[in-house]
Parts: sequence; structure tokens; C-alpha cells
Amino acid sequence: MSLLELDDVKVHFPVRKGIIFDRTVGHVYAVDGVSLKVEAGQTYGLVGESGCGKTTLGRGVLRLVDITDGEVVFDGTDLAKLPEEEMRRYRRRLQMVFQDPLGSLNPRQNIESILSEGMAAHGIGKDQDERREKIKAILAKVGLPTNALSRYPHEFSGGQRQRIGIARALVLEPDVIICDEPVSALDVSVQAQVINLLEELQESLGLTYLVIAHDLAVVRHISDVIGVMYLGSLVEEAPSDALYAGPKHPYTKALMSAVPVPDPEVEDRRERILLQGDLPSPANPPTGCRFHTRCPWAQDKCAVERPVLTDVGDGHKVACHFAAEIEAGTIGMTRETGIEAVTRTEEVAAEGPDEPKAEVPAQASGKDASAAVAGDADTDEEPDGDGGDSDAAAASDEGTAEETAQATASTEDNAEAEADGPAADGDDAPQSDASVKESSTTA
Ligand SMILES: Nc1ncnc2c1ncn2[C@@H]1O[C@H](COP(=O)(O)OP(=O)(O)OP(=O)(O)O)[C@@H](O)[C@H]1O
Repeated sequence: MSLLELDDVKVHFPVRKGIIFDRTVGHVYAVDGVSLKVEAGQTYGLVGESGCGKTTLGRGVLRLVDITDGEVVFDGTDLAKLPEEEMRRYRRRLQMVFQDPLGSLNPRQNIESILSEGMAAHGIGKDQDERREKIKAILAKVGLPTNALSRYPHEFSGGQRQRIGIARALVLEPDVIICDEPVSALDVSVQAQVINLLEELQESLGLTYLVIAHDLAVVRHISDVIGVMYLGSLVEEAPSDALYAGPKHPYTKALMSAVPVPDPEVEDRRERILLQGDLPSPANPPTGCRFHTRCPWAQDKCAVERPVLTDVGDGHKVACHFAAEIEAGTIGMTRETGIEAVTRTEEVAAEGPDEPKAEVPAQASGKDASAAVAGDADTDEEPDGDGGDSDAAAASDEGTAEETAQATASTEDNAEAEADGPAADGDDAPQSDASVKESSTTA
């Protein structure tokens, strides 16, 4: 049995109308029948464009939103049916890391207070001294200096704040961490560092991850299995390599065709499938296959019959009536205009070839490290505050675990100097337009 198994999970939000005579006039079918398995010690990557229900599914697993129907079986227990009192015990074992580290950290609490809060609530550590020692050990593990304990969230850079978010989850000794867009708010070069940290922690602590992202490139780097979600349900699922080698669902093909080749020197001559129209409203989803209103290959049957996610071999599952025909080229496109040949050189020329590109750290840990930097990076990563973000501190987002440990030491050494130092310039500095453009993956 898998550590975490979702069976036909549905999360429907009622749409209400009226102030005096409040009534339900419909539902938002945010998650509408998702089944998936996350194996112990592995990473399941969940991708799909904004609004497809990824976050709601993650929150449903933790029962942060009510599950309308289905099972969420964690370690043999169906969480969906647990009384709230019992669910509290399981919450420690299933933790969440959020997209916006600053928004999820109370600005008025110092790091010790933020991290010890959950520990005290779950009875971890017999007193504050014991909790502090544990927090110090975890801070070192995530590459933050011990003096971070007495500092406040605004004193850290974006990458460091995400490390704090990860530390907050780790102090509770979880089995599963749900990472919701863990790097999408971070500067492009810091993204790879945080992804690498997550991988290192997984290896050393045996963690199991459900990683939610709109960016296929980020998920590819870290995932064993990837599920592609569209309008509340999975349209494709496969081992990471198989999905990249041969996406079978038209939606996945479109997503994949939008992932830029990370090396601007390499000409990208793939055809880019441009999806027409916006994501339909989950309050009023299309009949039949939910993707048929945008699918370049849609046939009459697709508007009527909803395809089931079916294993087509080696654990590669697809929910498309015509996946085999599309692959064999025996049916043609019904929306011819939805495709465009784009070459890498055109894109680079448009941005200006002389712009420096983001530095890609060399430390691949197994999977393609460069892929991890090919994500959205529209956030200015220049640290705020005037004291906490030193060069040394920024360096902790630049290197590997070993380098991070060194950076930690040097940060402590430089703590005094940092106090009134200028904003860091390392990898937390804003990126050039060119690097941002290169990273702009549309999901
Ligand atoms: N509490 C809620 N009440 C009503 N509708 C909701 C609620 N939470 C989410 N939704 C709707 O459910 C749908 C799925 O939202 P969700 O945030 O899960 O998508 P997502 O894929 O994670 O997108 P994003 O990456 O933008 O967060 C959206 O249409 C959203 O507006």
C-alpha cells in the first residue's frame, strides 16, 4: 500500500446567493474525482495551469477544506472521515510548505517563536530549551545560521524565508510534505537551490513529497511521478521521464511545448501548441471531456463522453478518447490555427542577445538541474529590510549543501557586519529581463 492514496476525491464549493434568503445556486467543481498514489520516500508532482484545482487538492488532503467525496488514505487511515479531534494528530505528520513564504510567516514573531509554536502545540520537546536545540539543528539542516532564531521574517531574503517555511514543517517531524508552488515566488536562480535542498532533505530524512506547481520544468526536476491536472481532474499521469519522453494527452503536449529549452545556444525547433481560449469556469465545466473546448484534436465524441484515466502501459495513464490515434497520426487537428512553429533563436533575438542569462548552478543531484531554473520568476528577489540580507547570507542560497554549511558559518562570523549592511547582491538580486524571459514557462 502507498503511503498516501487518494481515491476519487472531490472538493466542491457551494456558490451562494442572497443576503437574507441565503441559498446555494451551484457549485465550483474545484476538484472533481482525483485518484492518485504517492509512494513513501518519493515525490509526486502535480501540475496544471492556475485555477485547475491543485491547491484545493493539497488543502483537501490536509482537511484544510472539506472533502465533498472520496478517500484520502494516509498510512492506512482514511483522513476524509476522521473526526477533527483525531485529524489533529495526523496534521503533524502531513505538513504544508506554502508558495509565499513571507505571507505565511507572522511578521511579529521571531523565527524561534514561529518554529516552536507548532512544536508546543504538538507536544514536541519537554520545554522551550529542548525545542530551541531542535530548532537550531533544523536551521542548520536547511542552511540557515543559528542567529536566525532571534530575527524576524522581513530580515531574510525570499530564498531564506522559504528555508524557514521548510524548517517550520521539518520541526514537526512529518512523513509527508505538501509543497504548494514552493519556488514560484522566488528568483529564478534561487529556485534551483530550494529544489535541491528539498531533494537533499528527502534523501536524508526519508520524506515523501506532493509537489504542486504550474511549472512543468520545476516539477520535472524533483518528481518520480507526475500528474497533469485540468479543470479538477487528472488528464495524464506517468513516471517523470516517460511523461517528458512522450506526453500523450493533448493538454500535456501543449504544456510541454511551452517549456523552453534551457540553453539559449540550442535552437528549439519544436512546434508550439498554443491553446485557444481560457480555462473554462469550474462552476460550469464543459460536458464530456473537459478539455474538448480547447483541444486541437477534439472530435464529436469528446463533447459527449467523459474519458477515464486509463493505463496504456508501464504506469502511463491518460484520459483521452483519441490518444492512440493522435500518437499514430491517424486523426487530424480540428483546430489548425492552434499550432505555431517557434525557434529558440527568435525568442532570444527579441529579448536582446547580449542580456546576461541566469546562472545555472552546476550541482545536479540526479535529475536535470537546469530544468529547475526554467520557471516563472516575476518576483523581485531583492531582499527587503536593511540588515538581514548580507552577501554571506545570500550565499546560502547559492551553493550546495556543503557550500551552504560554509555560508552558514560565514554568516555567523559576519553577523555584526550584516547588521547595517546593504542589500545582498548574490542570487537574490533582481534578474535581467533576458533571464526572466528565458524562465517564463506557461502552464
Ligand atoms: N474557498 C473557495 N470557494 C469557492 N471557490 C474556490 C475556493 N477555493 C478555490 N476556489 C476555486 O476553485 C478553483 C480551483 O482553485 P485552486 O486554487 O485550487 O487552483 P490552482 O490550480 O491551485 O490555481 P492557483 O495556482 O492559481 O492557486 C478556482 O476556480 C478557484 O477560484
